[in-house]
Amino acid sequence: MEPIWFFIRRLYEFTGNKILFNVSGMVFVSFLEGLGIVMLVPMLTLSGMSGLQDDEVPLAKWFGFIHEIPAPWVLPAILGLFVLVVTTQSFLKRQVTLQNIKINQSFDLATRTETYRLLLQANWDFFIKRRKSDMISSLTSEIARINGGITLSLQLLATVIYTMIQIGLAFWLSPEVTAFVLASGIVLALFSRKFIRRAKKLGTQSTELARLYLAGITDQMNGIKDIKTHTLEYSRLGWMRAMSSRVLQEQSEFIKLKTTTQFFYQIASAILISGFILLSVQIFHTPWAQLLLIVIIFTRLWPRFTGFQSNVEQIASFYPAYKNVLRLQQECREAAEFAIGDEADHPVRPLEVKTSLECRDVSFRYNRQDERFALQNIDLEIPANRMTAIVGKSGAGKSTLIDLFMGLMLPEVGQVVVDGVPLTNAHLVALRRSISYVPQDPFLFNDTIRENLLMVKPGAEEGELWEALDFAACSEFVRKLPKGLDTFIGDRGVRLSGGERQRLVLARAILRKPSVLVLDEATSALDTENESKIQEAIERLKGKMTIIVIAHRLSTIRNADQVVVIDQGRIVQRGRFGQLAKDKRNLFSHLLGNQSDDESNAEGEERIRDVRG
Ligand SMILES: Nc1ncnc2c1ncn2[C@@H]1O[C@H](COP(=O)(O)OP(=O)(O)OP(=O)(O)O)[C@@H](O)[C@H]1O
Repeated sequence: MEPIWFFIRRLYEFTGNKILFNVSGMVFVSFLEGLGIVMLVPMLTLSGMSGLQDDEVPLAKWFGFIHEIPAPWVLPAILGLFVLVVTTQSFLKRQVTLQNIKINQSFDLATRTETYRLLLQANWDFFIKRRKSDMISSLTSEIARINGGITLSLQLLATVIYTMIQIGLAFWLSPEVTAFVLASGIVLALFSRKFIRRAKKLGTQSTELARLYLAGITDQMNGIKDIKTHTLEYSRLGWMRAMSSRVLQEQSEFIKLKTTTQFFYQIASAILISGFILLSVQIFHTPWAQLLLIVIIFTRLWPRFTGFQSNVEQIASFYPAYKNVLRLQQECREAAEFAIGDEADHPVRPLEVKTSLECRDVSFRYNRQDERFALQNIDLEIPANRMTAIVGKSGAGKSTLIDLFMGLMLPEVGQVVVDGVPLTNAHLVALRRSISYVPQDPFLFNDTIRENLLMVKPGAEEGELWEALDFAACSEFVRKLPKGLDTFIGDRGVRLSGGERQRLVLARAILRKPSVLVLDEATSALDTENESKIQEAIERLKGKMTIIVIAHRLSTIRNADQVVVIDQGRIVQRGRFGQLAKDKRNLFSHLLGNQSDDESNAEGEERIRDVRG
């Protein structure tokens, strides 16, 4: 139960004495609730209404003052006192409930932000090795379960304290009967351990199922276009039906378990109370006023046991959520690459690459167990303010290489060096702030064009936005949109064409005025006209920033200052485009040759001939 204790300790650290104060409040409220009912018996007895004598009634001497009250006022006074106790109790209960909600909400907020902060601090390797939907599940439903579990734990604590008080009171009134009730409670608690184990097991199964469901539905929503085009609707519906049936079955199992324990407890309670009355009347000859009081105590004490059992079962079923979130937090801590500091106090300035980015004898594997290296013995200098193109077959290691330059992953062997200084976690934020990266599959947020641009440079002026859009050949299509910059572009920019999305991401990259611009297949979705516009714009950037381009379409990199050819994780050629194209036997020429075969249109042929000179 360590993960549960961990979060309870966190709650105490987070709220301090506030939580103790509230638990005491909960205990006091329950005490008043019990008192309201328990005191009615002796008071009504003393008022002479029940026909019993004072000495037959427990607690009678506490209420001796009733004899001082004039007869016509006795009943109104007793009932008035009862109303006062209930009113105080209800008022306090409301205050405690409101305070509990406040504590819960702020703890929920703290747990969410803490978990998300840790997640954001984790390195890239952490993300590529995990299922994203599992992290989503932890950040959504599992944290909600933890919070539900915390509420239940606090209730449980208050119940335990209150039950102790009641047990003490009951002992004072009748040690035999209380001992009998307690012994029965302990026997039942031992018996019900098996129900708690079962609840924990069901909780683990349903958490795993919830994760599978989320993973499946996320995949399908991401691939909805494929589902439609391959007419996979029927099979996906089958998946949903099967999954939902499993979820429902789990729920029924849990409800079955709960009702079974309730069933046992109710039967046990009927048997116990009957046996107890029989014993009291026939063997102990207990006076009926005392019997009545004890029955009241019993009927109040017993539901505490059942409530306790049901709370413990519920908390046990939440256990996997505690475990998963705690594990996620621990793994994130282990994978932390930097700490998200308070920007206001420690602003991190982007680093300006002045001389070069280098890889010195770098080797890298995604998995240390793999024999194959994704990159091996890479020695490469990328001069500042020049354009370097990286080419190679699919899977050669191009993206891995730029991920290492961006500090997304650290080399297993060797160093990445920026302006002569080895890259460590200490400069990571500054380096990343200096880089704008345009990936193969550009990502846009479900917001307006303006917000998508401002995300990277909050406070940028209108003129700057249009300048960036002009650069990326976007202004024309943005102006034509009904709301211009304020047009919503949908989920991942779905309301734009692939080329428009790509150009917009490029505009966003440029808006930041980076020191290093990394383009990973960034113009692959563009038509020839827009591609050449962007080519020209990139040409104009030459000399102003360091540009690294990964290109499959080799005609786009003919003006690069250096071309690096990678094959199976190694650099096999390096030089200027024309120089590499001249040697007909090497890989670069082979790649060029393939493209001239692929590009069947005359323009493509023309371009290849052109670049080969
Ligand atoms: N997350 C990963 N886990 C394990 N192996 C990976 C991972 N990402 C890439 N690889 C492997 O590393 C090698 C290099 O991949 P990389 O993505 O760098 O190639 P690439 O040249 O960029 O390919 P492409 O042009 O198709 O994008 C490949 O063999 C690939 O299978």
